[in-house]
Amino acid sequence: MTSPSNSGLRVRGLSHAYGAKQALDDVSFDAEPGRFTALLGPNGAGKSTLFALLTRLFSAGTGSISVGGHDLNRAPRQALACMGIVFQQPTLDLDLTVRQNLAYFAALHGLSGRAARLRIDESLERLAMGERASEKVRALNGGHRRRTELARALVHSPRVLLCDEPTVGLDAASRAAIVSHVHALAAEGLTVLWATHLTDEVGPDDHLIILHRGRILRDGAARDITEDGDLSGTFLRLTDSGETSGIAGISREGHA
Ligand SMILES: Nc1ncnc2c1ncn2[C@@H]1O[C@H](COP(=O)(O)OP(=O)(O)OP(=O)(O)O)[C@@H](O)[C@H]1O
Repeated sequence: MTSPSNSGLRVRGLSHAYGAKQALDDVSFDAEPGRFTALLGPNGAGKSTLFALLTRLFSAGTGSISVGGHDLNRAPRQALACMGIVFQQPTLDLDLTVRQNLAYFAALHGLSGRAARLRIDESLERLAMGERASEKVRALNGGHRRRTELARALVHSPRVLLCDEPTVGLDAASRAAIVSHVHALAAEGLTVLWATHLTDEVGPDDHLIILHRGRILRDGAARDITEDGDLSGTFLRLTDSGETSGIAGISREGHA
């Protein structure tokens, strides 16, 4: 059984080094159901390393990760089944239709027949992609391709959606549409962890984690972290100054 308090994503004491390079240093945070959690960090902050650990591409040397109440090390199959993932690099098959891309993924998750069709339709509708189900991915613009990947990530009804900078390379309108869709998914109860280096993708009501040089500088409500109503300025000040500690004194949600 999973209690509501641990049904999202829980990370404790996570570290990772590439040789002598410490990419993540004792990272702990929670991402909760029904909330859009933005993981904001400049290039090299450690976002992709964190995602590689969350998705088990790398195994964690130290620390623990729990997804939907399942420990990623002890119960990897259950933990991974709770996750939907959109990686930074697109992974769609361009010569298949939107629906075929989702159907293939549904089959990998053991869904077939009517159940698969229903889940595919529902996932596409949630991303306003239902009308494009029969189009080849190659014919879609960048924004619609990313929406297809998001729909695909939802096809097995995950509890936790991980997105690693999914708006990179998109124009402003496509970015805004995707950010808005994913906020709506969070509002429906999904746990969302959204990595980005763009402050305009973070809303004042979002949960915000600022990562820099492998360490968490801030963790709390975006509106509480933002100084003078200017998140972009706050982010620049924090990361330009090279602050790597000093969480005390500002909003930080407690960890068990
Ligand atoms: N394979 C590797 N070998 C050595 N160092 C690495 C390797 N991969 C990443 N790093 C270093 O680890 C740190 C974290 O990198 P990571 O890619 O996780 O950051 P990021 O926040 O995802 O950055 P970006 O936004 O540029 O993708 C950086 O200093 C990077 O140079």
